[in-house]
Amino acid sequence: MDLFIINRYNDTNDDTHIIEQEAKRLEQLKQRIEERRKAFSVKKSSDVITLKEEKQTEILPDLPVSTNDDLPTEIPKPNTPPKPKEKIYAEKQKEFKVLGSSDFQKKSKVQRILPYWLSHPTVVSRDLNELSCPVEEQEWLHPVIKSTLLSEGITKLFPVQNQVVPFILNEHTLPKLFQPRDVCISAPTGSGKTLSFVIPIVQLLMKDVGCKIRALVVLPVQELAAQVAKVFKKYCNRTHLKVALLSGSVPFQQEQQELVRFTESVGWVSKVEIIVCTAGRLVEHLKTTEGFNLQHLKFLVIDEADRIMDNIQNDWLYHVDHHIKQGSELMTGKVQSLNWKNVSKQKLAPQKLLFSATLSQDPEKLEQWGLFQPKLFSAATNECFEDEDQIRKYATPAELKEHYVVCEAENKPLVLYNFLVEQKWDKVLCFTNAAETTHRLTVLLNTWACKGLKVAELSAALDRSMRENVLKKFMLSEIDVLISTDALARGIDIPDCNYVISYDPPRNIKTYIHRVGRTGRAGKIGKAVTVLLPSQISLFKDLIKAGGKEEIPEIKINTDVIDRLFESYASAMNTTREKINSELNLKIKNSIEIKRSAKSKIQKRKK
Ligand SMILES: Nc1ncnc2c1ncn2[C@@H]1O[C@H](COP(=O)(O)OP(=O)(O)OP(=O)(O)O)[C@@H](O)[C@H]1O
Repeated sequence: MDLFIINRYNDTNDDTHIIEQEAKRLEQLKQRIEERRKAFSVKKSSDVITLKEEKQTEILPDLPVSTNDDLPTEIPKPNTPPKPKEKIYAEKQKEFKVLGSSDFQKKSKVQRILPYWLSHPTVVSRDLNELSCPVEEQEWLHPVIKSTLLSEGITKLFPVQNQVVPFILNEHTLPKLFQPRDVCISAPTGSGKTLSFVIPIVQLLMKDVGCKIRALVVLPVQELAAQVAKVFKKYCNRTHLKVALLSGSVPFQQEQQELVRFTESVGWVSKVEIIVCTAGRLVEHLKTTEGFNLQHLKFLVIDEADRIMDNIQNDWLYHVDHHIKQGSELMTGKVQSLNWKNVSKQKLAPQKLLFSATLSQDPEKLEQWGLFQPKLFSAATNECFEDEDQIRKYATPAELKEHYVVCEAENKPLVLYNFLVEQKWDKVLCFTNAAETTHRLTVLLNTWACKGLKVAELSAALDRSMRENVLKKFMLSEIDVLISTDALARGIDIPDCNYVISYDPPRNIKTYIHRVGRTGRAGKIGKAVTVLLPSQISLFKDLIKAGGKEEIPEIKINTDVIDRLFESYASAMNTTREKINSELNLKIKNSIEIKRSAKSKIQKRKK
């Protein structure tokens, strides 16, 4: 601070006093500069000595001279060897870190440690042919359930059912106060996951009296919801339990009428015990249907949980949670005193049951479900979990044979034709990546194969009733080949679908697993083929590897086959083009007419 002079006004101030003071300061500064210069030159000479001793050869170019007044103004002599680069860096690094320095070491990789329940699942066998669990002999199965199973032709339980059903039943034998553990099931496609939640739910709810909603099953799409509701209805047939389907397949008011009724004495009462729904429709009912009450929910089932998790529609989980907690002391803020009576009155949260063939075993993703002491059943073996990458790997049915075939883009229809017509593959489900491709391919095959082959299409371009109709026909074998987008890739159970062809390769491993899983179901043999362009081979192999699968064999197509089919293909292609063009023209005509009539209506109204 003594470098600064503060001039204050006072009567006694005169110029001579100020000049004296300034001279004194200048003297002091000069003295300090001299001291520093001496200290600096001493340090320099000692550095030169050490340098000589170490016989350093590398020298730095001349250091720039500081012009700062505080530093010595003397320039180092040119013959004085400057400090070595490393030494300067080392000195500087003591003061601060130099970014980009080679001394920075890579951080050691953080080892992923899975929670115990994820790293130690109960392993479920994939073998559906050597079954050891006859329905008749299972004492834990209710006679009504047994007889329904037998009437459906199910004499032995599949491994996933054999393990999951008793576990769920057992969790509900605990005293009322104990919350049952939540369950996650990751088992291959077609391994019977649906019955592994339908059986315990129906059996446990059979004992309950009073009609209240006790089980809620959420699915990602309408078709799947309809399929699961059908299974529930079958198994509830000989019980007092009733099932409602809320998926938008019937008008909203009709769903409301099937769901609740109003009574003078008690008010709103539920008409059903089990609800099977899509997430979007569920939220609509939670918001608008009077008397829709989930306060007594015992089971919350999320089928195809990974798909639902990836696309949480309308924040449905939050709405369900909020609805269930309504009226509980957490929401009202009235916390009662802790005693046996109050504790035993406490409502338990519903048991969550999560199912999928590609259930993510990533703890961060599973976190959002808020699972209570979860238990995992998985078809992946225990050793797999020691490998950290195994977290993404999935199992496919043992009876499924997978292949791929490589051809140029223009030859893809020819390869398909060869499989369908020449090799006579029947009951084929063929996947494309776009509704437009689905339509073109259907028109082409119907033109080309004439009456030899019945080909139909299914995509979002069709309305719901048309989609239902096509699917029904395919199930009844009235259609030989169904060309579809990924709308049909998940969960749909088509008995006796013998072949799956991916005309366009799947975009990710999960889609691949679900597509190929439409065949080779319930222990039956199935064959899946993916058609690839030469440029897609390596990407496809990476995708397969990422899914934990070994390399799959290639089917070679003889070039003679392509040459032989080319002529008929060319003429079929011309007809297809004409048909599609005329369809397009018709569509344009229709839309113009609709617009015109709408305009004239508006003009009439204005007049
Ligand atoms: N124990 C059994 N014995 C014989 N068939 C069975 C048995 N359990 C289920 N099935 C049949 O197996 C087929 C596939 O079952 P399900 O649809 O439940 O499979 P999934 O595991 O849910 O498949 P995805 O993952 O594709 O949805 C169904 O047709 C079903 O009727």
